[in-house]
Amino acid sequence: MTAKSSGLDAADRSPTGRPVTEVAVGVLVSPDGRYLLAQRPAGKPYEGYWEFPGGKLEAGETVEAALARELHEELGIVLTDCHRWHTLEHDYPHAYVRLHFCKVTGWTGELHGREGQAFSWEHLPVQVAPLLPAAIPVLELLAAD
Ligand SMILES: Nc1nc2c([nH]c(=O)n2[C@H]2C[C@H](O)[C@@H](COP(=O)(O)OP(=O)(O)OP(=O)(O)O)O2)c(=O)[nH]1
Repeated sequence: MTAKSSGLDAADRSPTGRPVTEVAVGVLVSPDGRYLLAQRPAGKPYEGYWEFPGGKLEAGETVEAALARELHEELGIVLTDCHRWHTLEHDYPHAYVRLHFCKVTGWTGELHGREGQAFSWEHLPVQVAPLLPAAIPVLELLAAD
C-alpha cells in the first residue's frame, strides 16, 4: 500500500515538515452551561497551565476512543455522549499538535482528578490562568457559539 492510499500524506507533517502529534480534547459542558478546565500536572510541558482535558492518540486509536480513555485515566469518568466540533493546529517548541476538539455532553461517574490535577467548571469568560496558548482560540469559538 502506498503512503497516500493508507491515509498517510502531507497532512501527517506540519507546513514546516515537523511530525504531527494528534490529540483528542474534550470540551465537557455542564447542564448549566459551564465548561471543564483542568490544570496540567507536574512533569508535563506547560506544567500548571489550564487546558481542556484530553491527550495524545495512541497508535490505531480513533479520536473518540482516545478521548474516552483519557477522560477515564484523568478524571475517572466514562464517556457516553460526544461529537466532533473543531480541529485546530498549533506549533509549540516541544511538538506540532493537531487538536481534535469534541463537545462532551454525556458521561457517567463522579469527576475526580486522578493525576492530582486541579480542575474547575468555568463560565465564560473563564477566570483561571494561565491558559495553554491553543486553548485561547477555542474559548473564542465557544463564546461565539
Ligand atoms: N489535553 C489538552 N492538550 C492540549 C490542549 N491545548 C493544547 O495545545 N494541547 C497540547 C498540549 C500537549 O502538547 C498536547 C497534549 O499532550 P499531553 O502531553 O497532555 O498528552 P498525554 O496526556 O497523552 O501525555 P503523556 O503523559 O501520555 O505524554 O496537546 C488542550 O486544551 N487540552
